[in-house]
Amino acid sequence: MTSQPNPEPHKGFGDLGERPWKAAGLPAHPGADPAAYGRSWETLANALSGFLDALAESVPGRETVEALAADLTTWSDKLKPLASPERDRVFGRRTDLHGRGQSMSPKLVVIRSDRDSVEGTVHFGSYFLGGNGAVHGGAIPLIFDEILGRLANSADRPPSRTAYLHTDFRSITPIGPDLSIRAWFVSEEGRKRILRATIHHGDTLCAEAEGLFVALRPGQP
Ligand SMILES: CCCCCCCCCCCCCCCC(=O)SCCNC(=O)CCNC(=O)[C@H](O)C(C)(C)COP(=O)(O)OP(=O)(O)OC[C@H]1O[C@@H](n2cnc3c(N)ncnc32)[C@H](O)[C@@H]1OP(=O)(O)O
Repeated sequence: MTSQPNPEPHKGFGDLGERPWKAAGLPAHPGADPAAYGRSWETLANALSGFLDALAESVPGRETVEALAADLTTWSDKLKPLASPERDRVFGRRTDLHGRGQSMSPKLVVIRSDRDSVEGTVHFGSYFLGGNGAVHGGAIPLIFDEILGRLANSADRPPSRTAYLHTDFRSITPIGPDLSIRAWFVSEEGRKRILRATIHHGDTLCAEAEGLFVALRPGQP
């Protein structure tokens, strides 16, 4: 598989002209601004996740499938002209909301956090099913990267990226119940930050991970 480098990974405003959202009365940089949409973006993200779970669980009739495909296409067509540079987007950038207002990974609900650790819950809906009631083995590193990455970059630390993420699957991670998730710093030396995390269902350890996060040098994307 070949991939082309993105020529403008963090495209700025210079070539945008008039920003379409201004007409809708939104602030200049709506992305991470809680004032832009208030709770309505969270409602949308929850609806999207709920939809994906419902779709994954359902066996609809052919007519329903065709109607749904048509509805989704209508919405894609409405949204495409509103495409905006990464830094202005809302999806995944609402750090004031549990789940960051996105549906790509399961919602992380933070219960307690400090400079070096975080605890919360995570719930995998049917969208994340691997098989036989167990979460897909790719979705578990996804939530580990989320919690470790957020902790690694917290408390005014300079931004870092995941260099490695090692996951051990200790027992199945069940679809459905709220699971406990915890992450903490192991060490922080120079640019290198090593962190670990666990997911438990009750007293059962489902999975654990270790990640190395390396602080970016100036100019690194
Ligand atoms: C305002 C609103 C914003 C909202 C926004 C919200 C965002 C809310 C966040 C969401 C949370 C998600 C967070 C996801 C975080 C990602 O998932 S990032 C995406 C996945 N990761 C990547 O794409 C990284 C790709 N790799 C790279 O870019 C580069 O390899 C790296 C990681 C920057 C390191 O490259 P480098 O700077 O050239 O590092 P280098 O000098 O070679 O190595 C530095 C040290 O690290 C060690 N090292 C490097 N790689 C490794 C490795 N794989 N194994 C072992 N050691 C290593 C080296 O040996 C070296 O050690 P020393 O010799 O110093 O002891």
